[in-house]
Amino acid sequence: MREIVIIGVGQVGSALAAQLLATHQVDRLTLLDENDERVVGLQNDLQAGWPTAEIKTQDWSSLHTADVIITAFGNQQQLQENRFGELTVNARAVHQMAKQVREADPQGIVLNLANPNEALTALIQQEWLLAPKQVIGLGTVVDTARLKLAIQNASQQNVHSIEGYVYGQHDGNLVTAWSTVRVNGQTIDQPIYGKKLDDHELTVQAKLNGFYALRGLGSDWNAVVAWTLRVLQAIFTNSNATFSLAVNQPQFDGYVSYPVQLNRQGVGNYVLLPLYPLETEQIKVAANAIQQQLAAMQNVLN
Ligand SMILES: NC(=O)c1ccc[n+]([C@@H]2O[C@H](COP(=O)([O-])OP(=O)(O)OC[C@H]3O[C@@H](n4cnc5c(N)ncnc54)[C@H](O)[C@@H]3O)[C@@H](O)[C@H]2O)c1
Repeated sequence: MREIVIIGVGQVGSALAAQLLATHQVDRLTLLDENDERVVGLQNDLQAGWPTAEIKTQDWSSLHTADVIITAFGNQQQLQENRFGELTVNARAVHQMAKQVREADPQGIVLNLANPNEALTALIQQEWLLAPKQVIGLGTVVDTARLKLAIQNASQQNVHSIEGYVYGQHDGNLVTAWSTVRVNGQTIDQPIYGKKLDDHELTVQAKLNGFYALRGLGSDWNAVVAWTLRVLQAIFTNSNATFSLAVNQPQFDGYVSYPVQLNRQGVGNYVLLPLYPLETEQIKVAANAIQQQLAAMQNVLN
């Protein structure tokens, strides 16, 4: 039995719900949102598409038994106006739900998609009184995918032969750790079949991919949903696959995007790759910016 709760069924949450059903990745799905009509509307729409699916609505007690709780609440309008525009509204949402969540006593994993991703994931862990290992955010998973896509296009190599991670802060201080990047097992300071890649150009191309999605669609929800499905699969299959997620990383005194192995219990091993000293310093800068956002959110709640 794979039981999933989605809190916030706007563009991201509703697309995710449909994809979970379409790919048979959920056995019991609960939809929660402050907008009752939207939840009822989504349930009716999904149920017509998947008549045998078990879909519950507005049942907060489901948080106790859920294997994974996905947080996708927010306000897309405010995000479009400012990349950190949801800081106040999402901090209040986390606080507002805290009593109900604590009473439900979640036993599973919380996967946060909402923004600002790392800081909000930290706030969820604190406000909902959950273990750090239990609370993760999508972090720089999509940013890492964009980096690999740029390398794939520039090198004309298969994406599965490309390794590497973006660390740091989603939508903010991204740290592309070139020390971790390999194409067919070799570092990119070596030519790949005679072609030398330009790391600066690759960084720009990776960012442009996100820029075009936001400019054309106003959001990059398809990429988020696709990668959320892969993260969920790693959890449900206990695979220990590695993703650059928003996790509590004691080396950086709190939440930051960092590669970790994922399994049924949530965060498994941290993937401690030997980074260049400059990269470690850049991750510290990102962690500091995340801590400042967290402090700003805590101020809003005081
Ligand atoms: N991690 C990523 O890469 C990524 C990409 C796209 C969007 N996002 C984030 O995902 C979140 C959702 O985005 P979206 O486009 O679906 O937004 P949206 O505005 O379409 O939907 C947000 C939903 O959350 C609900 N909601 C708001 N406050 C709530 C509360 N207190 N309790 C219950 N429900 C509440 C709203 O009613 C709405 O249905 C945002 O924070 C957005 O920034 C993240």
